[in-house]
Amino acid sequence: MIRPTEISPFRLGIRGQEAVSDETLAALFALPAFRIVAAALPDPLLAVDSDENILFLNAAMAQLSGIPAASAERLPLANFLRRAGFRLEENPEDEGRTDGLARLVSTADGRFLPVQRRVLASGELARGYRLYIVRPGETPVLPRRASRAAPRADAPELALPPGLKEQVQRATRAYRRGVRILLLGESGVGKTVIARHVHDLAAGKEAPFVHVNCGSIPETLFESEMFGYERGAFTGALQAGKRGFVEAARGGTLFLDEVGEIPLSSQAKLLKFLEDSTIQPVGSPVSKRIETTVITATNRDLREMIAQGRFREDLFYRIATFPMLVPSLRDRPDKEALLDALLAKVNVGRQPQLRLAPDCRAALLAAHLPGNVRELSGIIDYLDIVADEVAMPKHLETVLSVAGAPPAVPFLQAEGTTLKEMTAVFEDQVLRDAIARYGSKREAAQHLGIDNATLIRKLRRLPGQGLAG
Ligand SMILES: Nc1ncnc2c1ncn2[C@@H]1O[C@H](COP(=O)(O)OP(=O)(O)OP(=O)(O)O)[C@@H](O)[C@H]1O
Repeated sequence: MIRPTEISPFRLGIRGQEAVSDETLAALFALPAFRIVAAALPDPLLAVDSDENILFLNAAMAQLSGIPAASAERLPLANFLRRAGFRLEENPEDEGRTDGLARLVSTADGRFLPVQRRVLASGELARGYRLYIVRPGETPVLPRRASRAAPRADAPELALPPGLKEQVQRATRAYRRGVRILLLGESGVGKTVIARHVHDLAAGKEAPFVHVNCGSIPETLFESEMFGYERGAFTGALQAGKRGFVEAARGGTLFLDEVGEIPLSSQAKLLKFLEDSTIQPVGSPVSKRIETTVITATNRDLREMIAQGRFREDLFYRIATFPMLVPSLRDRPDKEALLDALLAKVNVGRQPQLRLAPDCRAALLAAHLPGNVRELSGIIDYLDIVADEVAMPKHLETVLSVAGAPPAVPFLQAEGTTLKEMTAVFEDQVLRDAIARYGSKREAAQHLGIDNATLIRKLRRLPGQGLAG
């Protein structure tokens, strides 16, 4: 089998050249032959240019990140990583290496994947072209560090309204005592971000944070995905068996997102784990004890679901020791501070810094955004791409759905926008509109005639609005 390293662009004719221009590299990645081979590689692969803009990503990387190739190309690497929920981290197993080649990418669901970073042009590492190749099959066991990593200097603080800030502090104390937190609020308000924040503060960034989207696990796979299985447990099972999400979260956080979507039969299995902290992988005769802190989140009214017999009351009391409501964007008094925080995020390493013209800022603050902070964040990402230094109202025309107005077909006048991009943005708007109208993703999926997992996958692929969002 061809290994990715064997088809590095060095082999495609650049080897030996002292300096490779942006144009040469771009031409290389545009070569049909290169694209065909790289696209078919089983290992996720991503190439960036000297300005850390994405030149190319293959299908495996698109699948791993949930971001389609057409949307990702030309995106700044930092944006791509953020949208995919990836972080590039130094590999502690390779401490002491000075060439900076060994890195890890940690994914939103808490996996750590080794990355080979190849410098495609000679010259300083920081200015070279790089090819990132992820090898999911070779997941290393990460040593836990004694001391907590210092917060990254370039990571802006999480923007929270005053009341919520105190709630988060209390939740952090609750977490440290092993109390289970239930985050309530509409889709896109920041429940996941808050769960991760509490985890970082209470458990430390190095501890595993396993994000499980309960709505996307088919009922028949719930047990094996959650608790794992032994080798040969069922037809189609991996030879070596598989660790479940619970075990992957050992020593850290198991974040059960969309907990209201868990079918009743699976709720009973989850309840058992929450009661005795033990799991029994499918096909295994023995049970294991797993210490992990569970945080849950939902945009459903669980009490109403209990009254309707769709959610177990005993499970509710097991997960809701510390319930916390995250307000929707329209109810937040700190919209301006939030906007600035989102702007600060895209401005990390950006030259020139992106600013908002006063009327653009006013339009954003007044906008009706049913997708909440996720939608606002997607718009800022879009402005990051289309505006050089000052974002003007004209930049918003195609992405903002004005309060009360039906969703407009976007991008009709946008130059240089492909049909695929327009379709993706339109689809995104339809999905968000349906979620806002029907109150939950499951209901929205039913009305749209797609299954819940497809809707969630599409939303993850398009975390915000806009060209690449
Ligand atoms: N306080 C915040 N500061 C900066 N960015 C935020 C904040 N809250 C949310 N975001 C951004 O909004 C997006 C959506 O947030 P998040 O995924 O946490 O929402 P959620 O409530 O968990 O949504 P869902 O219910 O659909 O899973 C994220 O991409 C995140 O970057």
